[in-house]
Amino acid sequence: MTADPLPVISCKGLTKSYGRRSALSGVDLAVAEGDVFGFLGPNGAGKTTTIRILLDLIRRDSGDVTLLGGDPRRDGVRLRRDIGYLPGELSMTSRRPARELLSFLAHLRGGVDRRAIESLAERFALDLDRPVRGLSKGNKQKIGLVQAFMHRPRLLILDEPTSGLDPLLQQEFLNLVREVREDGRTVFMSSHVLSEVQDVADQAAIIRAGRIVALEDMDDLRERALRTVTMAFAEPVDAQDFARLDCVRDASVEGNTLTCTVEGSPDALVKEAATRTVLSLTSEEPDLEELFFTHYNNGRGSAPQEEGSDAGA
Ligand SMILES: Nc1ncnc2c1ncn2[C@@H]1O[C@H](COP(=O)(O)OP(=O)(O)OP(=O)(O)O)[C@@H](O)[C@H]1O
Repeated sequence: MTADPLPVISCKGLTKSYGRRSALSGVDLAVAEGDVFGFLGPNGAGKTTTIRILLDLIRRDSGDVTLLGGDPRRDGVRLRRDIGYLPGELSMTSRRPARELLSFLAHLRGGVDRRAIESLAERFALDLDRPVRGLSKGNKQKIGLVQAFMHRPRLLILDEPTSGLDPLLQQEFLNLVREVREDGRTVFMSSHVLSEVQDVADQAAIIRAGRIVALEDMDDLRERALRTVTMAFAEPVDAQDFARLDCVRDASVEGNTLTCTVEGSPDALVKEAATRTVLSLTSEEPDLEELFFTHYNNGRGSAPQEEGSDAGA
């Protein structure tokens, strides 16, 4: 048996205050190599503060941080080469075209194949020849993403990466994240809502008021998820034939149509259905967001009671 490899990101007991305002009160995180990790939380929860501490852009008050086996304070030069970082707030005021800005950043990272920049720009429909200054928020975000991905870093730390992207580009971004994961590289990304990361994440954590209040393995969550399945058959069916299956709940039949709820793998249901002629099948995607929050609100997590709720997380 081999020991688990060291996490790519490890924080223990991270605290940070801005003056008398506490932003982080003991954050623990461990992100495994090759994982996509969703870091979720409402506005002001501490996501950006955590990310900035990871990258040594601000100093923690206490706690330990290890990144790619190094110390962000001591090994900054090496880590910057191995990490792609997208800040939450991009300040880009240059009159020069995006191409020049990206070439400059590529140079700082020891050189990047020009084709990598061109190909990323094409995927994000980014015009490299327009001056950066006049670009929209979404277009600036695209530059931010290109510079984070272009040097094929081992670790990507992305602060609200889909902010300002239209739905098609959000999908393109998620495709890119999948490719990074297939490469065995690691992505840590923050978001307000689970739905933005659920299709690609291996793990997701929620931070609230400076504390981690939930941590979930996304495969486990999907396993537990319920989905509603409707099947129309060529001839009448008996609800009992389906209700007896372990994965099926609440089976009911109207005419030739079966409606039921499926927990976990639908394999047994599909096999039972396949002994008849199936005319149509619909399966509603499970609402993982609801499951995620129901789960930890039901006592598993120790979420501090907060006023109101913010954007789902
Ligand atoms: N430079 C600062 N000076 C004072 N307080 C700050 C500063 N930066 C953050 N804070 C406070 O620290 C807390 C955590 O903020 P942070 O930006 O880390 O949250 P966040 O989860 O990234 O929020 P958002 O989703 O809105 O970006 C908030 O209460 C915020 O007001």
